[in-house]
Amino acid sequence: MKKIILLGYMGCGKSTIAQNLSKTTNIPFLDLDNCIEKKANLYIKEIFEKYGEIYFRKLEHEMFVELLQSSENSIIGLGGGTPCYANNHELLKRDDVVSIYLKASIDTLYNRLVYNKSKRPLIANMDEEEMREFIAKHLFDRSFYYNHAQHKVSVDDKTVEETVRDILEILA
Ligand SMILES: Nc1ncnc2c1ncn2[C@@H]1O[C@H](COP(=O)(O)OP(=O)(O)O)[C@@H](O)[C@H]1O
Ligand SMILES: O=C(O)C1=C[C@@H](OP(=O)(O)O)[C@@H](O)[C@H](O)C1
Ligand SMILES: [Mg+2]
Repeated sequence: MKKIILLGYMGCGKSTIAQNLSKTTNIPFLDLDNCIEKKANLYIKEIFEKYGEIYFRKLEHEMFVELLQSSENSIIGLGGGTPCYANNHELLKRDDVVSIYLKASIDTLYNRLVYNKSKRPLIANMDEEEMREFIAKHLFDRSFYYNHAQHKVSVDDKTVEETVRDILEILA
């Protein structure tokens, strides 16, 4: 059974696109962050505040491995940092996985995140200028890991429906 894995930087649309792709395909959808929140009974922000990022990365790795172990077909939306820790990027190459990098430009990410940062502890307290600078550097550092995906879809200037269509072409 195949897992369809969506990855990419915060705000590229992993959670939104995974949910919409699920509606179109009738394949169940799981958001890695939601699964972690349910298991820990805490919001991501609270896990960062109470236990720190390193502990979050441990939970994230364990949950990613757990989701991959199930025999069900599923669409999995990762967190933005998932491929960049604990050698998770190596799991993107597995035969039972279709991994897709939703690639967005700095401008797209900035425009989507500037009003949607409060639940994202890495950027929640940044002012606008600081955030733009951070996204640019961080995206550059993380691209190495994102580029381990089997497929890449550019999401700039596309509607949700257009991105879903591009993914369906990959899956066809
Ligand atoms: N074309 C689009 N595709 C995906 N998300 C979009 C699009 N246009 C606007 N958005 C918004 O951008 C945000 C993307 O956030 P989210 O899906 O949580 O991304 P991620 O899970 O990658 O961090 C959402 O608020 C969504 O409504
Ligand atoms: O990029 C990251 O390191 C993170 C991205 C978040 O997920 P989204 O990419 O869905 O916002 C969430 O996992 C956590 O706040 C850390
Ligand atoms: Mg998400």
